[in-house]
Amino acid sequence: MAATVAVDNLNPKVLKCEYAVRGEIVIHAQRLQQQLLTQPGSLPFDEILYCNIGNPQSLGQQPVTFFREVLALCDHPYLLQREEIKSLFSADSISRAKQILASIPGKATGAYSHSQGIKGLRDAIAAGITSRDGFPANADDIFLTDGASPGVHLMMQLLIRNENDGILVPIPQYPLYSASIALHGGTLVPYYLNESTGWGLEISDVKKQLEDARSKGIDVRALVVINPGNPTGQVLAEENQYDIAKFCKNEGLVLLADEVYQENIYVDNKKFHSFKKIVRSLGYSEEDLPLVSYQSVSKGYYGECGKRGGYMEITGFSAPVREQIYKLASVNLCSNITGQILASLIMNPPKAGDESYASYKAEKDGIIASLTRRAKALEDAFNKLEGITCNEAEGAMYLFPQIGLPKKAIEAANAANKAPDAFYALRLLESTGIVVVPGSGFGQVPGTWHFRCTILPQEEKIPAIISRFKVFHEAFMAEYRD
Ligand SMILES: Cc1ncc(COP(=O)(O)O)c(CN[C@@H]2CONC2=O)c1O
Repeated sequence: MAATVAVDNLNPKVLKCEYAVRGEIVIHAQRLQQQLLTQPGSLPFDEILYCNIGNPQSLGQQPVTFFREVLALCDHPYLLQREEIKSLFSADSISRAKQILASIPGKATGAYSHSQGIKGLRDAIAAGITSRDGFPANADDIFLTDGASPGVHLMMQLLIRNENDGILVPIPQYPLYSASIALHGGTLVPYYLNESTGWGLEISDVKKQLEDARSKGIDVRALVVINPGNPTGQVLAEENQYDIAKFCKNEGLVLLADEVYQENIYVDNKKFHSFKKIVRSLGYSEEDLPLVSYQSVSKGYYGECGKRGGYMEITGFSAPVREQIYKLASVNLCSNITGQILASLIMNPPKAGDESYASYKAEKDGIIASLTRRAKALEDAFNKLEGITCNEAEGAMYLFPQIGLPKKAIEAANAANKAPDAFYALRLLESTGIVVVPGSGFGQVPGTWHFRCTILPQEEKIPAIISRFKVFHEAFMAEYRD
């Protein structure tokens, strides 16, 4: 008998889960891309410009040479025996590769590792965290993961028992969180970021949401903070961070600190402070506050999304709970070794005096400077468009402008059975080939409409994107003017 798998007999948690970053707009874009291949000239544009996903290297960003030299040598150790290697790779890449291989049992990147990741790499990451924060980090607190995503799923799996367990999540949020909470059968407890204050968060608002959830019988387990923010691009003020840490301690919440954009800071008046540093600066010890800090090789100036590297640093959990976390990690055996090596490299890049330092720093500074220029150019362009207001992208990789849509446009969207910002994004795609993600995919204050656009297309393409956007937007607003 044929298997009777149908949508109506699948896990309802899967059906409830959504992930807009690769949702309907992107799927439609891929169809149009196929049409451009099979029917050139059939659309009013000649290429699709993917501004929907923080995937720098898919849009031309080059990987950092030092990181790739080390990865290549680790994956093919035979090269290290060849004399000519010295004319192809830097001395510090060669020595770093040797050092890493020596820390891998069997010197084999093709072997399973410890379920938390290779100890020598975790030592290097702990040293990098210690140097970044000025407070000690411990290799045993680090779990290397295939990007930050699996680490988020692991903590949701650990904390959520049923729909009465809630997780405080910022709105707008990166939809990994809403998707993971749905998949694990929990309840998302929203706290709204304040667009008028540059996406800051007011602890009083968070407390109100917490108390409201508790009054409904929800056991709120944790608070998620994304800093720098996705999709909102703000960098939290240090004072705000202290408030958040104190709030979580006072309310008995696990603090889940998503810090994957910690190297993406574009403004001089903000600095990245890890929540580990904030918590320790408050004098909180392990017993005071359970904290999970996430890092990834997908962002920063490295943008190595496809290598699937990252870690979660867990502190403030009891030994029996840590054993459960380890057990969960061990079910998947280990994360991929390339990602593990890369995670250790981004936390321990070349230092002044190393042979690769000058070229490494030039590559890093060049990428960050270009991202800064692109963010500013797009932000200024959006703010010049009728009905659009766009907060400054202080960090991360996105702009999240609000669009004041005319009533007629909203009526047309409703008639098409689409959220107004999804209607706008679809029309933008069909007119220009530009792919953005509707704000409804991230959550927003009811009655407001946004879209998220990355700052990632190569710099030479930004003027064309801006002019295409302008032409489309002016025509759209004219078509639906009240
Ligand atoms: C805030 C945040 N956390 C975690 C992740 C997961 O990254 P990795 O699993 O690759 O480490 C992303 C990815 N950013 C998505 C992917 O690209 N655009 C986005 O909004 C993210 O933006």
